[in-house]
Amino acid sequence: MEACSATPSGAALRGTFAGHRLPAQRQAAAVVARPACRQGRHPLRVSASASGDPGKPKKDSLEDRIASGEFTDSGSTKERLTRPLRRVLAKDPVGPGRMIAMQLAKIGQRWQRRAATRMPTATGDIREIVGQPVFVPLFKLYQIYGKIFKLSFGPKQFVIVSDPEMAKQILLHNASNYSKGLLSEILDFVMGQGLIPADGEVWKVRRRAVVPALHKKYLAAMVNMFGECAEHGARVIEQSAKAGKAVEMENFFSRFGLDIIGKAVFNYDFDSLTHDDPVIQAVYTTLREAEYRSTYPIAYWNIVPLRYIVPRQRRNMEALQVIQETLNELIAKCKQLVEEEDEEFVEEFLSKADPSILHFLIASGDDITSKQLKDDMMTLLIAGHETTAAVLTWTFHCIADRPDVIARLREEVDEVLGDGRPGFEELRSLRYTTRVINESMRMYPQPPVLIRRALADDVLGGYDVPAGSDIFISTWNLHRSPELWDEPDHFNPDRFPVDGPTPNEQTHDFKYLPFGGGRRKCIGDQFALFEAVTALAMLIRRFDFERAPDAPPVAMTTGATIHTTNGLWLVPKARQMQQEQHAAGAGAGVAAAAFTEQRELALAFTEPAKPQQQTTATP
Ligand code: HEM
Repeated sequence: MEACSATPSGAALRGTFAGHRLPAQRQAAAVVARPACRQGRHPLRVSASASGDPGKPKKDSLEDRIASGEFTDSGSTKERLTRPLRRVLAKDPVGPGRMIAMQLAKIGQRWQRRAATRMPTATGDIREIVGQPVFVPLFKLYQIYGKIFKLSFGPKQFVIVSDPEMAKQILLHNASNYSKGLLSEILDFVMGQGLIPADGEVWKVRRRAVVPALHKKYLAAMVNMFGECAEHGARVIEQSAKAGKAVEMENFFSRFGLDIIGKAVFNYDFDSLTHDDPVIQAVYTTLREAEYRSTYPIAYWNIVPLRYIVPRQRRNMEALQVIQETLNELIAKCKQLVEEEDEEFVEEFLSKADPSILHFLIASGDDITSKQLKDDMMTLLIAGHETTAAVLTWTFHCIADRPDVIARLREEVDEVLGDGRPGFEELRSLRYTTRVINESMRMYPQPPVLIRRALADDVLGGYDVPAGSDIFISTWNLHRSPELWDEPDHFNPDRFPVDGPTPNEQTHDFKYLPFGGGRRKCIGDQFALFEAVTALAMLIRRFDFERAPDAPPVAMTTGATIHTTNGLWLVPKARQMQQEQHAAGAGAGVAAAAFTEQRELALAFTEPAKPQQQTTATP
């Protein structure tokens, strides 16, 4: 998930800007008539409707209200507060009052000058911005307040950064001055001191231990496994194609991603594409809890008794227990295997029987009893699963109505892969396919916001950023900025030329951050790109995908990654020209997939779900 998952999003805005919906009553209270005050720190309120129903409050659009200056704290508050006094004193016919007023005016000018160098500040009442993915209002505010601004809600403040140079300073040049801050607090219950939330010495030591596990021989073994999993996935989709049923692609890719990461990280076959079991359920319960905590306004779960009283917290604790026990078993099994193998640990060590990261770490001498090892396993499981699933989901959304892109994809895939699976060389040749993924990650970055906390004072874009500031680098804003990209809302894989280098933060000088940048950059970037390209290539060559008739509109919801609100429902049909070829090959002997009826995990359907309320249309 957010962040790599772990994410971000509303997380940090707990209590201020969280992406949850308000109960109707509280929402109504938030929109009562407001005095005709255009600026200042008033709670956001909208005036009664001008349309003839004076009793009915009307909500202006966020854009109108930003433009009206409603969020703006401009100038010096002290100057504003002393202004009436100055006016009274200035009317003093005798003289001393006028002199004091003059002095006050001079001081006021000083205050104003100082205020002019303060970071732009958007102030408001959180309640007016809830109900949409948090990065959406941040984009609107960015268009008004610019590259860096403070978002203030009562005592809470966040610095929103949407500028490549400042992102570079935070992530690269002055990276040691920034910790994961709020993110670590939110993810502690599930990742502990795993690589994503960890900071300082723990992070340094673990990064050094884990990164070597993803070496070239390991990646080659994984690429082979991606092909097998994609074939398995294609067989599952074929069932729906034959039955004429739509597939909820987000769910499909989530399961596909889980199966892959289970094998890659600890050699565990979830086989979630074809069945459900308590471990799979436990993983999803935990993931959803992490997202829930990242957007819920009050951290009530920190009150220990509530963890036992509130049903969802009890369920979460049970799920964590199941995962911990499974991890303990896997670690014990792996340890036994390492002892039996008795192989010398060399650079690029890879066990044929078990090429997983866990095996590498145990063989390298990692302490198998340590909580740290489990934290890292959990982190990799989450980091490597939902991110890739989200990238594939949004890629299929982007190309669903683009026959031009699909035609070019197929031309390349047919030529490079034919009917086979990709290896390293083939993946390198699937250049247009890779660009499609690169462009999908520009339009829908996972996670859409990176979270940091300043450890010491810094200066960003000429503004002071004091120690302790919570910072959101909005990748979404960087990737969608009209100042940085031509037609940023248009899906155009050709913006990254096929004969050029694979785009990343370095080729694009930090305006493109699909995997972050600097020392905390994603360690699974190549792994993830290979996985996504393999899945896209192998599915697109076998199936046509059409949007399901009557499916709810595809909308975005805040989570660790960007989720769809009601799923992405596509109807697969066997690609005409290859239908016979595949029927004789991979399609034969497919076991019918058994899926649970559970709404959250249901895979195939004929009647699309009705749209829920909270939808933010995809731009
Ligand atoms: C398309 C899929 C993926 C995307 C979009 C993605 C994105 C990211 C991003 C943006 C970061 C930086 C977060 C920050 O700076 O706050 C990150 C970090 C990380 N990612 Fe990924 N990731 C993906 C897949 C993976 C995979 C497959 C793995 C593991 C096998 C992985 C493991 C990690 C880890 C461990 C970190 C933390 C690194 C550190 O802090 O030292 N990610 N990822």
